[in-house]
Amino acid sequence: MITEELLSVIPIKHVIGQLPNTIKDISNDSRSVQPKSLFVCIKGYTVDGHDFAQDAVNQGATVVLAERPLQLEGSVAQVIVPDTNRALGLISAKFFDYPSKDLTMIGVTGTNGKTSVSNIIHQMYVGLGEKSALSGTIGFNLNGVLYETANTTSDALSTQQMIFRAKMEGCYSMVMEVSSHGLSLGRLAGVDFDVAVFTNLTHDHLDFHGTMEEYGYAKGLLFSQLGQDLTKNKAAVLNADDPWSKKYAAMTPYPIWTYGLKNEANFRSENCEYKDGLTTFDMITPEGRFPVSMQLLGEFNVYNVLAATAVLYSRGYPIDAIIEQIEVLEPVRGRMQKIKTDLPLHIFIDYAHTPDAIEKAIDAAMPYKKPGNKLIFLVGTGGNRDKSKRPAMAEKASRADYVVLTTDDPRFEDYDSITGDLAKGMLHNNYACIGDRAEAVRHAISVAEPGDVIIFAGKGHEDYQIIGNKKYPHSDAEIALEAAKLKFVKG
Ligand SMILES: CC(=O)N[C@H]1[C@@H](OP(=O)(O)OP(=O)(O)OC[C@H]2O[C@@H](n3ccc(=O)[nH]c3=O)[C@H](O)[C@@H]2O)O[C@H](CO)[C@@H](O)[C@@H]1O[C@H](C)C(=O)N[C@@H](C)C(=O)N[C@H](CCC(=O)O)C(=O)O
Ligand SMILES: Nc1ncnc2c1ncn2[C@@H]1O[C@H](COP(=O)(O)OP(=O)(O)OP(=O)(O)O)[C@@H](O)[C@H]1O
Repeated sequence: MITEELLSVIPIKHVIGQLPNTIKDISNDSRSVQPKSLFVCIKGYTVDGHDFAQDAVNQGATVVLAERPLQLEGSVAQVIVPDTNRALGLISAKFFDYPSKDLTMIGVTGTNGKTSVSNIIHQMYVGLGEKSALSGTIGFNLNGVLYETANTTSDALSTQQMIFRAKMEGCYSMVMEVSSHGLSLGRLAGVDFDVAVFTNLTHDHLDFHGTMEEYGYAKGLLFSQLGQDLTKNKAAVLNADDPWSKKYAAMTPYPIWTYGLKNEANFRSENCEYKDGLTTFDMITPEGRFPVSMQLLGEFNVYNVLAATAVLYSRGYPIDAIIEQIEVLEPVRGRMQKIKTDLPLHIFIDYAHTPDAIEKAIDAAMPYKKPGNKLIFLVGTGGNRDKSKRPAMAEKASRADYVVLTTDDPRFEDYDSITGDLAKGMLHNNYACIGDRAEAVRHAISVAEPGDVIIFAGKGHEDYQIIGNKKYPHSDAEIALEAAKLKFVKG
């Protein structure tokens, strides 16, 4: 791309050296710089990209975008800007020629349910015969191939790259999980969303946002990002049972579609029943009442499916075609996923790591618990992240007959500090604190008896644990099944 054209979209303080005529690539990571590319120095939390500018030049970068002049050796021009993070968003969108304009872009935000709702919308699009891409916590899914992502919402450059790849692969739509971090840190700059979806807002991430008020407003940025061009066919899909929805409705001029179980809404459900591994309910829609049966478990998934239905309906798909898709939805990986096993236990793998999600996960498992059996709940939380939610998580977990308090990604924090904070919220004494997660999983199995229900929460689809700054292989399901076979299968 012509360098001047690329740089025309950002405010520049001054340029040092001679700019090359063209730029072949953009990078914000010195480890993946291509020759003749532009390197953007981003100040991170742990490291500062400015410190890697020389590495980038050694790798072949011909332009460095920085917030201050740097001492660099080699043939390189420096472009000094007030805010490199902001500049990265703007030039990334320009470099890939604003690819989101050519796709139907769906953004899903909320404390819990982003992965689930995005995945359900994606499955529905594919089932309806549309090529669709999906990005979020589980990765970037492009035509069935899953690429790893570092974050729920990737940095601005990766975001634009993913949308561009989806466009080049001929995708019709792209469904994106939108985190509050992503919105606050400008990772979504230049993404032209067509539908913005809100699941719910409950306690999480207060280490980053400070207060629930700030956290809520960060989520609201997605709705203002829909823009003001009323010639466009856009919409917001809001949870009628969450008080924040009223505020988000006021942040956009586009049509609002609501869903919920309690309050008046465009999409509602009645007569929900959970049995024999199926969830059944009547869906009340603008076109009448429809009986629905699905494999996804729990009331929270009724909310998630109602949200996804509202999205597809707002895009003009007929309600009966959408309901056909609900009937064939596959469970979302690691979200109240029941492990198929002949062992005499009901084992669920779940990703709950907030107080609200724990409550919802326990609700979803309750129909499996028969009189005389126990519900065992194992829950861990991450080290060096929001500590204030820990007692509230354990308080919710106390509904289980036996609770195992452990860690998910302890990072640099001591096991005892994490499990000790959790224990402060326990409402009964039937619990154990075991920081080593593998040992904690084995302990949960050791106290189980035939017929018991066990939920392993907090790791979901993840097949690793982050201890210190290293990733170690870890699978709750594998460890649990191995321990349960030893215990329950004789000989
Ligand atoms: C605290 C935080 O948000 N950190 C994010 C941050 O990392 P960081 O500040 O440590 O800095 P860095 O990105 O590693 O380094 C700064 C710059 O130097 C560059 N660099 C670095 C090393 C090197 O050798 N060469 C080099 O050029 C990097 O490419 C980067 O441009 O920038 C990285 C790249 O964008 C993110 O992956 C990383 O997210 C970490 C993994 C993270 O855990 N973030 C959490 C808090 C987060 O964002 N979570 C949300 C919400 C999830 C949810 O809803 O539950 C999410 O969207 O994931
Ligand atoms: N609509 C919902 N309301 C409340 N809890 C939910 C909802 N959907 C899912 N959950 C619970 O929250 C957990 C996480 O779900 P999911 O991964 O879909 O949320 P998320 O918002 O993507 O979270 P994260 O960003 O941390 O990945 C699930 O395993 C389940 O226990």
